[in-house]
Amino acid sequence: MMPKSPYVRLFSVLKPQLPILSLGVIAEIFKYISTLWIGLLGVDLLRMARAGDPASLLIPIGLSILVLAVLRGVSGYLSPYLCHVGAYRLLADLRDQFYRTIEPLAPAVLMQRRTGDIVSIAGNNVETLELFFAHTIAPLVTAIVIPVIVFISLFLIHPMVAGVYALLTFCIAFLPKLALSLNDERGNRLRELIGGINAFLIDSVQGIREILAFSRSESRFKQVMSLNDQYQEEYGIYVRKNSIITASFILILSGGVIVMLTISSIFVATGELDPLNLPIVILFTSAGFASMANIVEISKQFSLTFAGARRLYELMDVHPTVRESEKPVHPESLEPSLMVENVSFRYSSSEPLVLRDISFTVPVGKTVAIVGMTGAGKTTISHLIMRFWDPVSGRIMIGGHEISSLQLSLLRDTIAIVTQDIFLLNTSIMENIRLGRADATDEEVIEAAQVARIHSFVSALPKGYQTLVGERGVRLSGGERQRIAIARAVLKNAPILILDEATSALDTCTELEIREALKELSSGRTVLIIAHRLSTIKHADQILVLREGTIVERGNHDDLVRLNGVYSSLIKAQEI
Ligand SMILES: Nc1ncnc2c1ncn2[C@@H]1O[C@H](COP(=O)(O)OP(=O)(O)OP(=O)(O)O)[C@@H](O)[C@H]1O
Repeated sequence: MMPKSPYVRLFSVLKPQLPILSLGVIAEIFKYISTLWIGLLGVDLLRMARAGDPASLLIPIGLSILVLAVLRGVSGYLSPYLCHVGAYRLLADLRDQFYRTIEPLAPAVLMQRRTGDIVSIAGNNVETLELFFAHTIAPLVTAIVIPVIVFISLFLIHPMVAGVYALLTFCIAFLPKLALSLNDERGNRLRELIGGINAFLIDSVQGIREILAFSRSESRFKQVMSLNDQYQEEYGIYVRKNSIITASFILILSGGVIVMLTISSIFVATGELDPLNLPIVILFTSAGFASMANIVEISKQFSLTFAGARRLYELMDVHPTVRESEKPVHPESLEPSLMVENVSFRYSSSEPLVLRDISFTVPVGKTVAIVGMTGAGKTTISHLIMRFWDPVSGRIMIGGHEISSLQLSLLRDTIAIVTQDIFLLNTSIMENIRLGRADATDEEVIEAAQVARIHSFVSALPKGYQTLVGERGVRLSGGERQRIAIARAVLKNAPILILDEATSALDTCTELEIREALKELSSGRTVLIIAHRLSTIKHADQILVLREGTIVERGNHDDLVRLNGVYSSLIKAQEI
């Protein structure tokens, strides 16, 4: 099925806020109607004065004008208020929908996109839709309803006057379309450029250490200036084209009022029109044009707004590479045994296989280690077990169930993983460890920290467990971050444990301590260790040696040393 255009989709999300937005629209229309009404009452006063009617009628008409003026003020307040309340609720819904949709895309799809670009879509692009929800819907409906009322009223006064008004209205109605077609492509380009600038800036801030260390500040600065220049140039063209719309509108508007006045005056002169209808024609025509002025003004932003919506929906429409099973199995208990059977995998169809026909099992409570040269595919195996990606062929089973048939949450609850690339949230140490299990008490967090040998370090900090770790944990050393990650895994207490280079950032002394702790943690659990340091996996029940995506040797430490192959040469290399 063809995806719907962003315009249609923006209208379709309005539904939940339709009542409040409709009230906003009614208030906006009433504002115009009350203006017309006041004008009509004013003309009535003139007519009565001319006919010499009794002055007693002045009071009720004067009071009506007063009441209408107050109501006009109230509707002038209510219309933007209600539209903004509706708009901000819709933006909140949209953000919620956005995060829910992109969650299953992680990390397979999101890793291919720049963070700044995603931030720009979730932030700026969603925010610009406020213009559509709060400032477009009410003016759009008003710009249709009021000209129709004006046309009917003018038609009752004189059909020819109404005809000329309809012609002018038609020309004005064409302007929003012109605004969109003049800048449609440019809107996309501007959104892309701003996404690119955001991505570049975020990249520069995150990589500031490397940029300074390699004296790249000047060249990064030049790059950002060049992106900025491109943006300014495009924006200049965008503004120039929009000015054409403003100029056309002013031309039609001023010319239109003069034309209407001239035509009406001619009819007055020929006696076809009562002179008292002249102010009515001018009043109605001006109100009709004014009701369209907002939409013409806003239409200049349409290309940017719709480009934002297009980019938002483009990301939301990406099919997750890993999908939740439609009919997941719900085993009463899941035996923590792991089986990888003939698994092959590539990160994208244009890339070569990074894993070829991998098979191994990790029985309940046993430890299997994967070793191999860098880039051999060790971490990729852990990605597949966690279902961050799915294999191209072959299958992975836990407790006899294919992992694709299990609920993702069950699968991920069954496994605790400590990766080489540890991400700490910018919050306290306590909360970072608690990520392992949301309902853990402070005491349980501290116990986990003790097992991970981080407790004494944390306790010595002035704010202890409430110390903030900084963005991405920058205030902690690599080894400290790694121990926090281990504490998280301890707290999670999952039956399957994946340790991917889990002790790589530790000094030899701490590593020995941690190894003891991990041994304690591993007992009774099914463990998969991915390691560079062979000293950490000597005691594994089975060791798999991976080279270029294929298992080339398997056995325990002694078997592999005796084999005198790849493993034994790795051992020798590390002894040096
Ligand atoms: N997200 C990705 N997209 C494309 N290719 C990737 C991605 N992640 C890893 N690769 C490639 O897949 C191959 C295996 O990578 P993997 O990280 O599994 O190796 P590894 O054995 O764990 O290496 P190391 O010991 O250096 O961590 C490498 O060639 C790597 O470049």
